Amino acid sequence: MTNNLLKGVNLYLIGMMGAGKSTVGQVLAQHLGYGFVDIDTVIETAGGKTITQLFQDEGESGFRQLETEVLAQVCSFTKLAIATGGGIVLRQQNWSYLHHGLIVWLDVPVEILYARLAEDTTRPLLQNSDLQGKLRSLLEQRQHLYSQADLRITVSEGETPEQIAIRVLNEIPSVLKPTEG
Ligand SMILES: Nc1ncnc2c1ncn2[C@@H]1O[C@H](COP(=O)(O)OP(=O)(O)O)[C@@H](O)[C@H]1O
Ligand SMILES: O=C(O)C1=C[C@@H](OP(=O)(O)O)[C@@H](O)[C@H](O)C1
Repeated sequence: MTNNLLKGVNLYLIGMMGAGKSTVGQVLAQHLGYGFVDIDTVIETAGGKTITQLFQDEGESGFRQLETEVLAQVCSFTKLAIATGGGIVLRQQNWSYLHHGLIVWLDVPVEILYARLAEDTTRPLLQNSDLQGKLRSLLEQRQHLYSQADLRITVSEGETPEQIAIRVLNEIPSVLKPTEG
């Protein structure tokens, strides 16, 4: 039903690191018969380096440039669920690409993010002794940007990726833009 209404329009998942953009994005793609793209994975493949190495070698600004370039390319395709990186919202230019599709914010409380990311070593911005404080300050800086999404899904403790994906699918019809309906 929802995939008929969507007419191939891409779904862009935004939100903090650890929010489940990649995990839920894959479930959404399966339900919709869409392809799935993880922008971080494309950046790593294109750059031939891990995100951590890219941050080390090119700095955050070099990474952000690659992120914008990959987003611009991904936008030219349709029928995709796209997991973005948590910082995609920082560049104004990226919003013009994101708005080609429907933007879904997975809004996850810091306590849940912390539990998921406590052992993580793959996210350079989180290699900090005060992980919870870092997550809080990033969310504070970015919340007003995430809230520009078309759809906000507030995730509760214990909700499975499948349950979250179903909630996204159920809410999509209420936010489809008139030209897409
Ligand atoms: N609904 C969920 N419940 C429990 N664990 C989850 C859920 N969604 C994601 N995770 C776990 O949290 C971690 C981060 O998820 P991921 O999809 O990589 O987040 P993101 O792409 O937003 O950074 C992974 O270990 C993943 O298995
Ligand atoms: O929030 C951020 O600035 C970042 C999030 C990461 O992606 P995930 O949100 O998939 O972890 C990755 O792009 C990079 O480490 C920077």
